[in-house]
Amino acid sequence: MAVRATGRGLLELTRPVNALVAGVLTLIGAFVAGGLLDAPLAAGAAAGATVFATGAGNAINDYFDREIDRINQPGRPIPRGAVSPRGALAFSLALFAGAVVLALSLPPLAIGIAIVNLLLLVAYTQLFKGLPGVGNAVVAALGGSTFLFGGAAVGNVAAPGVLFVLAALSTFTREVIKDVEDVAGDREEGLNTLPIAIGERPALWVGIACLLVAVLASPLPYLLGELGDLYLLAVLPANAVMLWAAATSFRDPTAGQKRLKYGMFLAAAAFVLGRAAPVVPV
Ligand SMILES: CC(C)=CCC/C(C)=C/CC/C(C)=C/CC/C(C)=C/COC[C@H](O)COP(=O)(O)O
Ligand SMILES: CC(C)=CCC/C(C)=C/CC/C(C)=C/CC/C(C)=C/COP(=O)(O)OP(=O)(O)O
Ligand SMILES: [Mg+2]
Repeated sequence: MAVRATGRGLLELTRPVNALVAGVLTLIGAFVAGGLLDAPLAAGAAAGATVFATGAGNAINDYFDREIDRINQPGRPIPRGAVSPRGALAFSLALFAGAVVLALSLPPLAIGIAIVNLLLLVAYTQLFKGLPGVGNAVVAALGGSTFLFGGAAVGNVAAPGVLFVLAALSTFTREVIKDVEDVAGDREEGLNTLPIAIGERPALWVGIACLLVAVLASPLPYLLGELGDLYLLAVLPANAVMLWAAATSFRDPTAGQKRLKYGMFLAAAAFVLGRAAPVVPV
């Protein structure tokens, strides 16, 4: 049966909320780097490239996952017949092209980050997703790199570099919890995720160890003089929510990964507050 792509189906392929959040994180990276107001066009182009790249990455993930999603996610646009596999692939390639065009207007370091990320996004489902911990690390690096990309677009990666590490560590934790949530389906599909390879509780402990490192390192942007007092104040409740979320995931991984996401949003808001209030030299 021929499938005619619907606009709604195509939009859903991009997971628009995640794509927009990734664009906002890029703007936060530029803001923390001190360049949002000095170079608004570059920051905007970087945010646009991130939205396109994330949308493209999500769409190509659905293309490669089209058979698995018939069982796991029958409501996604390809399995429910709203978009054909070829249509999804073509749409993803068009979005990738949009990301490349926008990224090419940026400084060389930002172009380099974009190229590495675009290659990771294309390779993720086929090469990395099935290797225990590796797929999680790739998504963590991609998510964290939004801050770095925003900084590189406006010519300063020092402060966003620390945010990259904090965000990547906490995203790794969340991805492991999401794998614990998905163990039953993933096992049926023969995937070898971290909880399948080493067991659910040990995998959660690996994830929590990463989160602990991130929480202990979270005062660094303040100690390095990059963010002000307000950051320290605001990151405390964010850390508390993230640790509580991780502890919850032993008995309820779905609640745990959702709460961890809220904690991460709070931490992102702390970065903004820490830069918006004047940094007082000690
Ligand atoms: C300790 C400390 C201060 C940590 C910083 C935490 C921080 C600011 C993290 C930012 C990362 C963040 C909020 C990412 C969310 C956006 C995004 C594109 C994530 C990647 O999503 C992949 C995931 O598999 C999609 O899942 P779902 O959200 O369930 O649709
Ligand atoms: C800064 C630039 C140029 C790019 C950054 C791009 C970003 C932020 C990517 C974030 C990570 C992301 C959304 C990757 C897309 C592929 C992916 C992991 C989709 C998740 O798909 P699901 O179907 O939920 O999960 P699995 O397929 O992994 O089971
Ligand atoms: Mg998928």
